[in-house]
Amino acid sequence: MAVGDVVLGTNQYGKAEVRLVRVTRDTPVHEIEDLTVTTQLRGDFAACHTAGDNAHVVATDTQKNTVYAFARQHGVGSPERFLLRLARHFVDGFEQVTGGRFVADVHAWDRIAVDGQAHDHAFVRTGRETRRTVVHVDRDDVHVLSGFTGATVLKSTGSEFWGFPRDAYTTLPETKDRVLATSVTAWWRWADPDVDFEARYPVVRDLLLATFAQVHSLALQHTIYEMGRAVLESCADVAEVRLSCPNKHHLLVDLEPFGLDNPNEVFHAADRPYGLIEAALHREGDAPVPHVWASVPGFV
Ligand SMILES: O=c1[nH]c(=O)c2[nH]c(=O)[nH]c2[nH]1
Repeated sequence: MAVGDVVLGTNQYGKAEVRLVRVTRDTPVHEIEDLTVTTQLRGDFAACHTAGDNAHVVATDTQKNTVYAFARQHGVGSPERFLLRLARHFVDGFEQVTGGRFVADVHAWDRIAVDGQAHDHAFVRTGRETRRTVVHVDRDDVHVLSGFTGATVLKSTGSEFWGFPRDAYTTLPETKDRVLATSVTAWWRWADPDVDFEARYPVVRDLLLATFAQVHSLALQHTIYEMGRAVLESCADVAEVRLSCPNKHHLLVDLEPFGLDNPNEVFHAADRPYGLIEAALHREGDAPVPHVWASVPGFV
């Protein structure tokens, strides 16, 4: 069998997971920003792959150094703005770079309370959610995704699951009152990259979580659809929402062997397996941008 010529397909490269901590110390009350940043460049890098010619290669070490230098020169601010600045630097500054994918996770810190007072320069990591952002650039085509992962939420009532088909393998009882718990991973795409990200991020996050609390759930699928719908209906600057939610099953423990009833009070919080419920929502008529979502790891 003849073997055809080998063709280099899509490729990107950069520095993954640059750990950046920036302390702002203009006053005795310090501020701390803690991020993990990934830069990946796309463009004319064929010669490096096919001939080992590095003339076009902006070294990943240089990319890492740029992250640190920009944190010193410009500060961090919102992760979205920080990544947009980095993206413009590489795309505008190097002819061979036509685009890239830039990712940041934000690790949140609170001030330690001492005698009821927030300390000036001592902090404790908070575990609420990890804010994330992806900036996707293809020449002048710029898309910004914001989101978070690891927001663990639970409702102790206000959740039902019934009416599903029963076959020879179905044992799950129908329920009109169950615990609903999940760890929300949410992403949304801004319609335009010119957003006041610091103001808008908490609005979208809080709306997603408030909707989880308020919807009387008939399924986790129903809940996540309503969460996404709430955002698209009230945030004109958001074009698309994607949610990925493991169903953290809380199984009612059978206490009958001990002569006890169990009126929805004692549960086994099961670890695995778990249902994994995911959905993408956009407005009718809006063109989705699958190439941007393809750069989001581990999602539908
Ligand atoms: O909200 C749910 N959706 C499902 O699809 C499902 N399947 C299941 O066993 N329990 C649940 N709960």
